[in-house]
Amino acid sequence: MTADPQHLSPYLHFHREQWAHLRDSVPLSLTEQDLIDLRGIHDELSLDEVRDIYLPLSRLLNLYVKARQHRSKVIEQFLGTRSERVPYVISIAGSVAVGKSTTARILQALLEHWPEHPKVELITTDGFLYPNRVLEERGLMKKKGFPQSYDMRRLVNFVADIKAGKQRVEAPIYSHHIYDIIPDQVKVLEQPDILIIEGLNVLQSGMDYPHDPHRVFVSDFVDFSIYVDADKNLLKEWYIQRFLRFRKSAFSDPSSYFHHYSHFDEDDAAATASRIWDEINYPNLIANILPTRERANLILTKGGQHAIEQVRLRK
Ligand SMILES: Nc1ncnc2c1ncn2[C@@H]1O[C@H](COP(=O)(O)OP(=O)(O)OP(=O)(O)O)[C@@H](O)[C@H]1O
Ligand SMILES: CC(C)(CO)[C@@H](O)C(=O)NCCC(=O)O
Repeated sequence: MTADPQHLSPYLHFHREQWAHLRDSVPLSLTEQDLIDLRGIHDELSLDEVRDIYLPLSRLLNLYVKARQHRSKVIEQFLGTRSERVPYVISIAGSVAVGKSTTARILQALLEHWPEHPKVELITTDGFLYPNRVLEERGLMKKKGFPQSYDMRRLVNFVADIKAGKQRVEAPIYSHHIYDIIPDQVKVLEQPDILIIEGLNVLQSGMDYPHDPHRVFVSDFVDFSIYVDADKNLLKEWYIQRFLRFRKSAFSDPSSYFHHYSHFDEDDAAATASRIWDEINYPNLIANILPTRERANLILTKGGQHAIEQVRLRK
């Protein structure tokens, strides 16, 4: 841990090696099969990364969850009541293509191993985008991911219901394949021990929504927030790489919204991805996502190959 020279930073700063050191006391040993299962999440996920970064992080989160569970028991004891089991909510924010959903899936797999919270659910805020029909009506098809493209009130109600301990809560589902909300399909959540909610907008507040001001934010219902950060050049590279990979896999299916891209040669596809990045995702990052970074409890900064180089933890 580096001492903060000005004592002004609200964060403790750790270099990769310092953070990795904290794994020494992780009492959780993963079996060979667990590691193979994690590999299933992402074939390029390095196991060094799991050991050095995500294991210490899962230990930290386990301590936070246990502290929260303890606090709830204290309140119950004081009131002499038994309250509903309330999920611990972890949010993950960051740019398009920074690896939010991959980070969320790794954490889900690791957190499920702890006996105190075996049921870990995962939700993406993509499901709270307005359907294309509404976006088209409002001229927002090229603004997907911007604040106006989300039904923020519905998202806030969703997390509020989760934190109210409701026994059954439904979330809409977005499909990258049809590039739209899937009609008549929902994800049902039944009181998980932990809910991880990932999306570029989870740290946004009312001032990010001047077109639809609201006073209750997702962050009001989040127990611990994470921002995944990386240099803008890396982000663009990862976005283009992912697009090229999709071109060979998902886009080749005729039912894919982007099927026409599968006929592009590699250079044309890369140029298209580069343009989408420059016109939509990068301006959104600068205007609406990056300014929320310092609201997070934890900031993970990635370098090349998605390796986390720095961890900042709010004091
Ligand atoms: N830890 C990692 N190691 C290697 N590659 C990774 C890692 N995390 C993410 N990636 C790759 O980076 C790209 C972006 O990852 P991912 O789809 O998880 O991002 P995202 O932030 O959830 O994106 P979006 O906002 O578009 O949903 C993908 O191609 C993914 O395979
Ligand atoms: C669905 C979002 C907004 C966030 O995951 C993003 O993946 C997206 O579709 N952005 C719009 C431009 C693009 O197709 O990348």
